[in-house]
Amino acid sequence: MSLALCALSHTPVMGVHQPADEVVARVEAALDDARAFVADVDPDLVVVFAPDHYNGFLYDLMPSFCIGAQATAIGDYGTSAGPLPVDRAAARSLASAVLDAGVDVAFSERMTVDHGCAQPLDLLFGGIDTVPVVPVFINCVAEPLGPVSRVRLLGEAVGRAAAALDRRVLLLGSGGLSHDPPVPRLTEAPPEVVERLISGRNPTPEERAARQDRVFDAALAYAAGTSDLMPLNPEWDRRFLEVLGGGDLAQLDSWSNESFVQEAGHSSHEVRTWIAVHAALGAMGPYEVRSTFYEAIPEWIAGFGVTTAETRGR
Ligand SMILES: O=C(O)CCC(=O)/C=C/C=C(\O)C(=O)O
Ligand SMILES: [Fe+2]
Repeated sequence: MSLALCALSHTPVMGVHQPADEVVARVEAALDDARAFVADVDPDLVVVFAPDHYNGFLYDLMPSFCIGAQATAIGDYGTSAGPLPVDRAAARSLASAVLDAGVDVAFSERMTVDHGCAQPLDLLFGGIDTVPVVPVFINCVAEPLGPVSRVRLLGEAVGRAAAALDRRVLLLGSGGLSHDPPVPRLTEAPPEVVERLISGRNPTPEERAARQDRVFDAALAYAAGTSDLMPLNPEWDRRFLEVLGGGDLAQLDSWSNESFVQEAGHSSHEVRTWIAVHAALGAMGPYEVRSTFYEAIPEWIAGFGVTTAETRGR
């Protein structure tokens, strides 16, 4: 049995509008480090904690958390599409254990995932179908959100259950850090957008392209300094990474949801996936960060981080 962790930001803009070559080279080097770490871990199961951006989880029924026993990726923003090789027995076992631990996780036999789940699998494994996975959805976008303490408890419960599987498990987190890309919000959107947030599954290719172009245009304006989207907050990002590295995750329980938005933007809630993977790893004892990378990348509207960690003394 072993647990290891990799957490990384995702961005729809990667490969579309690139930052300066030296920035891309630094990101690639960090991803190379992470790939080497993952190759060394040689996981036979990846538990991937990911948000969704109104593709698989909409306001017709929005759970806080959901474990998928079967899942399909839609292939947005150039990420891989198709069925994920979900380990159904492991998914059921994790869901049962998490429920037994008192965390009311939803369970899906038809989960739809988007770039939030597919991009880190593409980046680390070269595709979404190379290693058995269990996808764990964490709502990071659709307010109202529960407190981050619940995410920590979810992570701890998954970590204990994953350790009991007697497998080499990689805990993979995808999202954030500080960023506030143009993701619609129910309380502020015009009626036609509200309707798609509630029941807009399976948009036409044209509708999908329009949504994606909106994000690409926003990234160009952001990089050009002509956007009114909120600035990235590297200071906040580094403070957050420091807390995760220190292992005392309960400190984060006092960070209110409002403070995330005010200091680091609405989509900084995606760091819930980082909290979950660190809590999962920490559930089995103290851990050590093996590598960490951070850079604020306006071209991608992203405080971009990559962290690897494993149980101390492994
Ligand atoms: O238009 C929509 O409904 C969603 C737009 C979208 O998918 C944006 C995604 C941005 C990220 O995933 C990110 O920067 O983390
Ligand atoms: Fe995202």
